[in-house]
Amino acid sequence: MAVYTEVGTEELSAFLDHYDLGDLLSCKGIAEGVENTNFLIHTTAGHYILTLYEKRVDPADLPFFLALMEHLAGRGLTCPVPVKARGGTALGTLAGRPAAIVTFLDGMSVRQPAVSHCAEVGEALARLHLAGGDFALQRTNALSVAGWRPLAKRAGHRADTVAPGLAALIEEELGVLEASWPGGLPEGVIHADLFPDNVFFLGSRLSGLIDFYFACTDTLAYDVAVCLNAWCFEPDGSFNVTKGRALLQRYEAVRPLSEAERAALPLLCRGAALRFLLTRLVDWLNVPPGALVRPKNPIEYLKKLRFHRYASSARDYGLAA
Ligand SMILES: Nc1ncnc2c1ncn2[C@@H]1O[C@H](COP(=O)(O)OP(=O)(O)OP(=O)(O)O)[C@@H](O)[C@H]1O
Ligand SMILES: N[C@@H](CCO)C(=O)O
Repeated sequence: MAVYTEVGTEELSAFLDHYDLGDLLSCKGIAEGVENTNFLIHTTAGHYILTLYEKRVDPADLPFFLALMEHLAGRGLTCPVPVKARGGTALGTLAGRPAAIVTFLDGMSVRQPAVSHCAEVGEALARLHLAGGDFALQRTNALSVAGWRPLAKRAGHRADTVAPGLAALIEEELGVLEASWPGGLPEGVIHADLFPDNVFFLGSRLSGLIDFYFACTDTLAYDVAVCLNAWCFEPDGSFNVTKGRALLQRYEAVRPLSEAERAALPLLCRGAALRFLLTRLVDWLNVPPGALVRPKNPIEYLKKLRFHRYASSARDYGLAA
């Protein structure tokens, strides 16, 4: 469930009066997603997604996210486009929350990505990186290496209740990654959360990318590392090098990686795995009483992290020498 804030029909109709979207025909809460409240709204003008931004999103970041979607769509990327109210702004307030309406994208996410899906996502990620090249706004990645120790502190020794020895392993990883986190690699706009649930397909072709609410300015190859983690492991925890190769080859067909980016890939993957292990761990250990949202399993990322600890070069991810 991800309807944290209920909205009455009258309140919604009054909100829609600020837009050129015709009359409201229906509004349904969307169960998927854990961060924000999402509704599918149907008006006489078509279908749209209404998002009410919940407490984990800093309202100061919303202009970045909304302008980014508009920018990327303007560069030909299929992503939601914020709809502007008659006053010219896309960001409004509804039920006491910051709120925006974006265009509806056709398609469905895949639960078990095949090699062909990994290839499609590699290409789309590279296109996103190129399209973001001239985006004027900046946003620091709060969940990069400097943000991981504070998360580890929040988990503390309770990490060991999830897996014996986990607190020590995290401490060791933090030491390695803080000392050797790659700097000086090409930077730009990254999605930072391009997981299978944020990518839509129509048949076998990728039809759109959603959920830009972790997007930020950071190392482009780190985004590749996030995708290798999210798309190329099997349910048993093993890395599927055929999927990795497909993702990387199609990425490189659009944006070739430099030697330095290739060399950094194992460390970037290790950092990305730690990032999702830590955020999942903190959520897992802090489920509010009565919460309806089930936290995601941190152990999945512990297994992935173990793989990256033994990876020695980009070849382990499927890149040719
Ligand atoms: N533009 C869109 N077009 C069609 N469906 C959408 C769109 N945006 C969101 N959705 C639907 O709403 C669901 C939740 O969206 P989203 O992933 O942005 O939510 P969230 O709360 O930020 O979730 P999380 O960060 O956990 O992925 C999606 O899985 C999708 O079904
Ligand atoms: N993609 C994240 C959730 C936040 O969007 C995860 O799977 O841990």
